[in-house]
Amino acid sequence: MSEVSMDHGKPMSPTYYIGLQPEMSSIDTAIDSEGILSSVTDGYDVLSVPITNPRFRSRVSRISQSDLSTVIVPHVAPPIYPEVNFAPNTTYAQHVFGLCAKWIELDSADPRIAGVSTQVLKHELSYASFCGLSYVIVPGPTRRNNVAMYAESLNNALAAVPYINIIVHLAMAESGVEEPSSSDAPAPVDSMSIWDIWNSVRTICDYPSRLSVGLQLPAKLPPQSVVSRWFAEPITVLFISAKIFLSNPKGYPVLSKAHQYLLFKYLKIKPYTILQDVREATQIRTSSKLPSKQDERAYLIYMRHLHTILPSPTAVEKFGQGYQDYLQNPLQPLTDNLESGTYEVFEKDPVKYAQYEKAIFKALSERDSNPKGQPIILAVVGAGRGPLVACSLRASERANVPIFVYAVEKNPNAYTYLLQRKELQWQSNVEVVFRDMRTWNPTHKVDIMISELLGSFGDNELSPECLDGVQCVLKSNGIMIPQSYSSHFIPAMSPKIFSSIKLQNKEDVMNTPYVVMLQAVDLLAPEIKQAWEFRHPSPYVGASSSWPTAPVIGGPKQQQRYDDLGIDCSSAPVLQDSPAHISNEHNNRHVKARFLIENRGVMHGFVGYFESVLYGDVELSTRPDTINKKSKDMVSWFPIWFPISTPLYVPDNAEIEISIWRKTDNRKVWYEWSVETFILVPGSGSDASDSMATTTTLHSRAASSPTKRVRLGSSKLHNPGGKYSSMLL
Ligand SMILES: C[S@@+](CC[C@H](N)C(=O)[O-])C[C@H]1O[C@@H](n2cnc3c(N)ncnc32)[C@H](O)[C@@H]1O
Repeated sequence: MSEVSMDHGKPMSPTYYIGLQPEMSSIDTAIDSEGILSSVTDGYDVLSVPITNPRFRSRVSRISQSDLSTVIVPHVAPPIYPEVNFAPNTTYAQHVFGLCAKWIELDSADPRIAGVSTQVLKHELSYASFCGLSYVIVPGPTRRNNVAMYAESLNNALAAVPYINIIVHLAMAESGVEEPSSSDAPAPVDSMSIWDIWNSVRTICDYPSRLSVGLQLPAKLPPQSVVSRWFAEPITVLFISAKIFLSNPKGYPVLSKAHQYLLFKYLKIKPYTILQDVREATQIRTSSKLPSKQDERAYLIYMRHLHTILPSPTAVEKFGQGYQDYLQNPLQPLTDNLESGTYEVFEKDPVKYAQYEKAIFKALSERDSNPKGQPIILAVVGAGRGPLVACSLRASERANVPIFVYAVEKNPNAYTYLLQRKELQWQSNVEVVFRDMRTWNPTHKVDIMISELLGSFGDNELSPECLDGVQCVLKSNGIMIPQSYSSHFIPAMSPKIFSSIKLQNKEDVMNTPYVVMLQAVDLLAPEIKQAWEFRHPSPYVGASSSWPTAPVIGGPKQQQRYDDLGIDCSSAPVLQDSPAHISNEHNNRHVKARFLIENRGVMHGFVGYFESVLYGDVELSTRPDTINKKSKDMVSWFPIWFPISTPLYVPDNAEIEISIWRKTDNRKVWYEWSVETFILVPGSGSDASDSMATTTTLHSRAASSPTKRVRLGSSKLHNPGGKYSSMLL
């Protein structure tokens, strides 16, 4: 079952905005609207302008020294209007990002300096808001130990000025030495430390939707793990100093390949970049104190050029345009009847059907023909609008093997459409059956049974139960396509998905998995792990000769629905509930998997994928690490997100243990999950908090010495008893 259901409009072509942050020296006199507009017409889309000018700084410091209270008490503070860099003008407000004064110290250990700084910030935000600006860029915290103070100050200012958004200007990572060269060398760079500070600010502040990051692109890029961490955060703008550009053989400024790659990735998700230090870099590059405007424009021209050579979006990106991080409830195609438009979306995925056709072709080619040249009997169970019937007929023609196809569908509208297709296209090669597959009793047993009942987590749309119910009509040597499917998972961080789920403000929002095309997400572990697998035909289902003793869950009730619709469904017996029919225990599953976490982060949930063996070596995968090998460009399924209600912070060298259960009570199927976190501490001896858990870590650094596994925290058990579940009846 394809999970992606969307109403597809034409994707809008992205627009990119390049801004300029002029050097301070060039704007120590007030910028008028003409000045701003001329920059914009010079080719820039945005200008980032300091809100106040240096005279304001002198005045604040003069007042601070003489009588701080005049600044601290807002209504006594001097009006700052005469010392701002621009006047209100609605024409250019949308082109200006306000820059907050660089000299304020919101995180100062001196409460008086911190207090004055907060006042200045409030004045600036308030004036920017008055002028109609949407964003103000605020310098990030400088003291690791005073982050709470900094965050409180931002919170205070955001509360005081209601409509403005703050962009916190941050470096991507500490700069410095990568690794210690000797024991007395400086401590190695902690590449996650700045993200860690930001994480605290974001967590402490009460206005997540009005707070984002302005990230400084460094000359030397940090490790990939740091870059992907930032991409899970709300970045509004990337600052690029012209000083990090290289010169090409003709002397024009260019970015290194690594920077280009990062920028391509960034521009796929965010449109804003702001160039800084353009004049200074141009002076150095041209060895001229007074470079021409044309020389300065070389950086802008290069950036525009990069936009024209952006790699084209992948099939999945094109398909999911506009649906990034958008939460959808998983479809329930057994309980609900899908709309034609939903089927149409699935049918747009050429890869899935090509793989099915390949698998059917292979199965037909390898199958001995039936005695007396009888056609091979195929059944497409859950036929929808018939694309797999069409695949089967094409495969039969290519393999030169005659077939007869049953198309079984329980959705009355899809059934009607299947009848039309039979009449117009398929004729006598196909018999269309309106029935729940679990109660179907065909005239002929089936050689090859084909289904597509898969959800984003493989079994989450009840494929195991549906196929168990129809397995009895398969010949004892029959083939089922798919032959198997498995579920896979990995812990992940996504402040964005966490707050979107929370914002729904409904009961049980954290007990439900969501289908979502992931974008602002960082996978926390280096490896995705398999949870479990289902194989078909199932060894747990009664032998095919003993039909109808196979477990048939919900058959009679489903049949009743058809009777209510006044539809005569073949002459199959309506099965009676009996203990032999209702046990579904063999489809319960449980797994506990341990994930090694090298770089600290915050776990907000885990991501689920699936893989499926259709037949032989023909497979499907949604796992990012195997999709290209198994079913490149397949778009039918977005991943599934299992949330946790309280984010769990995990330090470096930690472990996350996820327990997940697939449960059934014979009426419904559901998942329950919980998470535990541990820190690995080098040293021997057992650990009081988890005496069973002393282990030897996989971490390279501590590989030889035993480590204590100290429990850090755990989540609650999510969805106990299956409040959120899929009905079998
Ligand atoms: C998306 S689908 C796949 C449809 C089609 N095979 C395709 O690839 O587009 C699953 C289909 O199975 C049908 N289905 C689900 N459970 C069923 C059951 N127990 N008996 C009959 N049809 C079922 C649903 O109505 C839906 O049409």
